[in-house]
Amino acid sequence: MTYKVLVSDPLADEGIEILRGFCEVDINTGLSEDELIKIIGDYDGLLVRSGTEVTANVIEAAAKLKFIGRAGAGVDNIDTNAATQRGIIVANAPAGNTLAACEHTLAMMASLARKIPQATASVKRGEWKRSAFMGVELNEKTLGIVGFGRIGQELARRAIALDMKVVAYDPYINEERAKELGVEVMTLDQLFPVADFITVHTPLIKETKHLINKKSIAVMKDGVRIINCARGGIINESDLYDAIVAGKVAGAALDVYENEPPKDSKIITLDEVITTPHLGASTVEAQLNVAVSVAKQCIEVLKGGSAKFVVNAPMISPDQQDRIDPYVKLVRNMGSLLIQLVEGRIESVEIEYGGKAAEFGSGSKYITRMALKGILDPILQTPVNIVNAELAAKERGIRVSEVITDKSLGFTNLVTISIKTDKMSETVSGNVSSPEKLRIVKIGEYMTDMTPGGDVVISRHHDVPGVIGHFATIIGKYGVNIAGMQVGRNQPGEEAVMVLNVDSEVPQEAMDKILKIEGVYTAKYAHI
Ligand SMILES: NC(=O)c1ccc[n+]([C@@H]2O[C@H](COP(=O)([O-])OP(=O)(O)OC[C@H]3O[C@@H](n4cnc5c(N)ncnc54)[C@H](O)[C@@H]3O)[C@@H](O)[C@H]2O)c1
Ligand SMILES: O=C(O)[C@H](O)COP(=O)(O)O
Repeated sequence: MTYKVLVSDPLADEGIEILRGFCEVDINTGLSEDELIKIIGDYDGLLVRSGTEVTANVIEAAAKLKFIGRAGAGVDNIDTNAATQRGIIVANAPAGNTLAACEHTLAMMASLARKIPQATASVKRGEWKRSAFMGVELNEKTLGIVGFGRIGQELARRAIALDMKVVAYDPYINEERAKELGVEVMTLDQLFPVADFITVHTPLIKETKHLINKKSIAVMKDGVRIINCARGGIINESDLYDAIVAGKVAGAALDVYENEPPKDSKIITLDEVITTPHLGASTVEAQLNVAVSVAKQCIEVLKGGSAKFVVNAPMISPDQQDRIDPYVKLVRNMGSLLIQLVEGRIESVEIEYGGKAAEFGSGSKYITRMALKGILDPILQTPVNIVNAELAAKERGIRVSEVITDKSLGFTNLVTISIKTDKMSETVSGNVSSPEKLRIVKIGEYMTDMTPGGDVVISRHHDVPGVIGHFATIIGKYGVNIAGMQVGRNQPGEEAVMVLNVDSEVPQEAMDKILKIEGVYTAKYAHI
């Protein structure tokens, strides 16, 4: 099968070459939403930067789309919720442009301090106004970094090397890391009044929208300088404009804007404001990094695998991936078996991790989603995957819970999936004794040793002579060969569970006859 990928923003050649080694690639940049909607239905993958708005309408029209790759960090131009709903993997290249954005911020800070862009323009106009461009030094000034992630931290190291004092605010800050770097951690209320330069490095989210506004500017130092190389919208441009005009803020350096391009924005008209057209990531090195990263991730996903930096699914490391792969296979099959055993509307799914399986940490979220895939795939129209599994369950009112326990019935690890419907409950437990040896070890109350795959009949019956013989006779009459049989019971003469591995599908007519055998309470054929 030949896959088709659309590249709708400028991407470095190295990434395109990698893609072309695997699939057809069309490069079509500068498309409007309507133009994109018209063509997106043909594509399996879409690679963008910040120039393409991947809206819910685009995603709705993208019938074949499996992957959206962002050659960069911010995914605010992609409707990730709409993508999640459709099971489309969205991935970015978060670290590929960190240094580029950090160095751009430094360049903007120095230019702002020394009015380099204004002075350049003046000289080019034929002027020689040395006193008009008096600057300030960075040395011993306090830099306030809001958002101490990848870029914020790289910037801190460099600013400290310039003998600046660095203070930072981030609600999720790694205090240890900040201390190592020599950065003082502060609240926003503490940071605003002490910083000579304030630079923002957060994503644009509800909590950071207009984080710098009239109120916050009011408590800042007089003559503060403000830099935004993160996202337009973190700063309220109109409030910043007023504060510069009023002389409260000495100047601002902006790489990003509330609207891009900022055609009608009055802020860019001010002499005190220096600007670049969203160039933070625009270095040869960064563009190569991000293009290669998303191209490789796209290929992995189209091959049926996962991507390294998925933004709409739980992240797991490559090491963890190897460890959890056998469990993923086991729980998918257990889920598939369970959904064939139960009747009624599913109310809840509980997944219990016991013994060594309790040590997966964040990996359990991944396994849980794959169990949900096993359960939901057979009953839903839209394919369920690592991205939309939890949402698909939630949309159907299914409560999903994870339980971590040290109990494992004597197995080194044990994963138990329990489904409750409005009619019944059923539970299946499985164990991985080696990556190749996956077993279902318990069904309901009964121990078993079943390979989770193939065709199987599972019954609950009264443990009296004749029932199993009768059962086997019916199956034989329909030409179905029995490959293996196990019976589990707690007490002789009471209820027993039988797992019958068969070599082919058992016709419904045979199952109806089996259900009429005296002493058979339930009998289900399942293909896993
Ligand atoms: N101008 C450009 O071309 C360019 C290039 C690269 C990245 N960026 C943007 O820069 C920003 C930072 O990128 P990064 O790679 O450092 O991201 P990151 O995820 O490594 O760091 C973001 C940090 O913001 C913090 N944060 C979240 N909510 C916050 C809040 N309410 N207040 C303060 N901090 C908060 C997070 O805890 C995190 O540490 C992003 O918006 C990204 O899109 C812009
Ligand atoms: O979030 C990012 O990675 C930057 O904003 C870069 O955007 P760009 O890839 O459009 O230059």
